[in-house]
Amino acid sequence: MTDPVTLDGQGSIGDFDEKRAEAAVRELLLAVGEDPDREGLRETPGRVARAYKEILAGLRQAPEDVLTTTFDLGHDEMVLVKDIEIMSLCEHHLLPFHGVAHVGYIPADTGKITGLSKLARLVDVFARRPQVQERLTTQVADSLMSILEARGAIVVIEAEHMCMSVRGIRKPGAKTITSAVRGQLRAPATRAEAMSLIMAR
Ligand SMILES: Nc1nc2c(ncn2[C@@H]2O[C@H](COP(=O)(O)OP(=O)(O)OP(=O)(O)O)[C@@H](O)[C@H]2O)c(=O)[nH]1
Ligand SMILES: [Zn+2]
Repeated sequence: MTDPVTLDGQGSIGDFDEKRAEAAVRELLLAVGEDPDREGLRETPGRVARAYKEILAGLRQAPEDVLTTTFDLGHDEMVLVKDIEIMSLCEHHLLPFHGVAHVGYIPADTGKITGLSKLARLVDVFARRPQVQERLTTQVADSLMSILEARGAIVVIEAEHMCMSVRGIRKPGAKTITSAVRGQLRAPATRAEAMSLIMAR
């Protein structure tokens, strides 16, 4: 058993129970009137269980485990990685939402900087959980502030929710944009600079 990760406001969690997930998918197939033993569906519960294990892998990862590599570059101005593709699972319908995240921070006075790929890894840790877009956005910003001791952070996420496209209101193409801005990036001029870099195509 892996060490349970304590999730902010989401309790703590143990191992992924593949057998249980498989049984649940089989039950769902029965509930919709399908025959889980017919040729095409026989392997489906196992496949779906493995797919969820992968899509929800962030439940067993902690942000401090990915923001590990730090360099002392003495760079004390904004670092921004934009257009990081994200795929997450809306916790209301367990349907995907996908889009891009833009992540920026102003390093600590000490010039403590992380690897650029680690910013994308951080987004993934939180995206690969049952989520709402607002919480995903704030968790990334708050991690940059607490783990990197950043002086400022900005996270903007633009995403399309399948629960709004393929069912219910059925509005494909509608984008939801959320932002979280912390510390020195809240100052109007710095915030405006970050937003213009994010919006530039
Ligand atoms: N704020 C927020 N809402 C979300 C997110 N993902 C899905 N939702 C919304 O969650 C709401 C759930 O509303 P309910 O009325 O309980 O569920 P529902 O009957 O399936 O709602 P409809 O989608 O309107 O048919 C819906 O309005 C969804 O659009 C998210 O990331 N953030
Ligand atoms: Zn939803």
